[in-house]
Amino acid sequence: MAGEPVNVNEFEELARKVLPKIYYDFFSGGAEDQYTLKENIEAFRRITIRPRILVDVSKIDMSTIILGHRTSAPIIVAPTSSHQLAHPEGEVATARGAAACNVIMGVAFTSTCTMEEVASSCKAVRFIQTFAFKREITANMVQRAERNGFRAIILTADTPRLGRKEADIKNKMIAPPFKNFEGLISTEAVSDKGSNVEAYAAETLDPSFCWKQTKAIEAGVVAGIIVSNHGARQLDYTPATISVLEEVVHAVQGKVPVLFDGGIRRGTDIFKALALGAKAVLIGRPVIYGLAAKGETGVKQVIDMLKNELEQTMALAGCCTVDDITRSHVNTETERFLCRM
Ligand SMILES: Cc1cc2nc3c(=O)[nH]c(=O)nc-3n(C[C@H](O)[C@H](O)[C@H](O)COP(=O)(O)O)c2cc1C
Ligand SMILES: CCCCC(=O)C(=O)O
Repeated sequence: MAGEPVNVNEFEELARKVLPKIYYDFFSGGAEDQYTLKENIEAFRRITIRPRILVDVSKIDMSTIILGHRTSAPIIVAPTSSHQLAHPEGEVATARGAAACNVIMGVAFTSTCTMEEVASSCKAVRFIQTFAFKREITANMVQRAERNGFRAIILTADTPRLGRKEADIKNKMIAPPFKNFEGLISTEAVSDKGSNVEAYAAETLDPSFCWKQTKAIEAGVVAGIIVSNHGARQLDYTPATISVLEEVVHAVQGKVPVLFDGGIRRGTDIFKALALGAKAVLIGRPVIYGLAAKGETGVKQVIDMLKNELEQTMALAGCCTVDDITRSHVNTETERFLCRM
């Protein structure tokens, strides 16, 4: 690739060049056969856009309100772990990039900077992501989230144990110190066979956590739902997230906003997810690639690229606001050749 990257995929190329192979494999990889990893991307390609033309698109407004927070675009940085493996400034740089773009920053509890460091370094609206950890870890996380101004807790529900990423096993991937666990567990989790990221997970997760233990929905503590397959890193052969979004949106019946992630690489992808009912999308790997390539500046560039592409898509499709993007602006695979009377 010559010159500056012009799209998010070119940032992946840059990241691949600068990162040690073991870390690039960790960030880019998916579980087992990586069927779902490919599908998360491919399924977007099978959806087409039905533009409206001769619409006054002289002003495009991408802003939206997510859980009460106004943001510049329906984009959230997905919580992903281990940012210092991509760049020495880690999640602090990512959060600053998000703040510069006025989008929400999702922080993984398995971050390499602490929640406190991220909170004190930027003004981004921050959500903290947790797994079903053992109880003392969760209690500690909730207290620190309140103290440090995190505005929501994202509970990742698909991880009673960690998915098998075979590249990590082969590479004997070593997890970085996850500083949020300091004082809570031994941060030196080790395994002599394969990836020690799995050893870490096994030490901290509570695999017995299930519906019996939570009445969260009845109690009204679920403010939103994220349709996600964890970037295809957990159970392989689950469907592409974009192919199940609409089904979830129908089931939720507008009771809470439905957010979406998995495979967003273009503004057109964001447009398609919104048309199928998502309130906003989360972006995982592209942000990490931006961080790896250029630190905070790279994160900002990646988010700006996606925003610019969304703006362009909205203009060419005849949508001035995100609320103007409707179900009838896309054709899914099954609809492509149907005649709508
Ligand atoms: C390297 C990497 C680490 C991740 N770490 C976490 C994590 O710690 N917690 C979590 O809930 N999801 C994690 N995810 C999943 C992301 O939140 C998100 O669902 C996924 O990256 C979206 O797909 P995309 O990468 O195609 O945008 C991780 C994803 C990647 C790629
Ligand atoms: C113990 C770290 C978990 C990170 C994670 O969720 C992932 O790599 O997908």
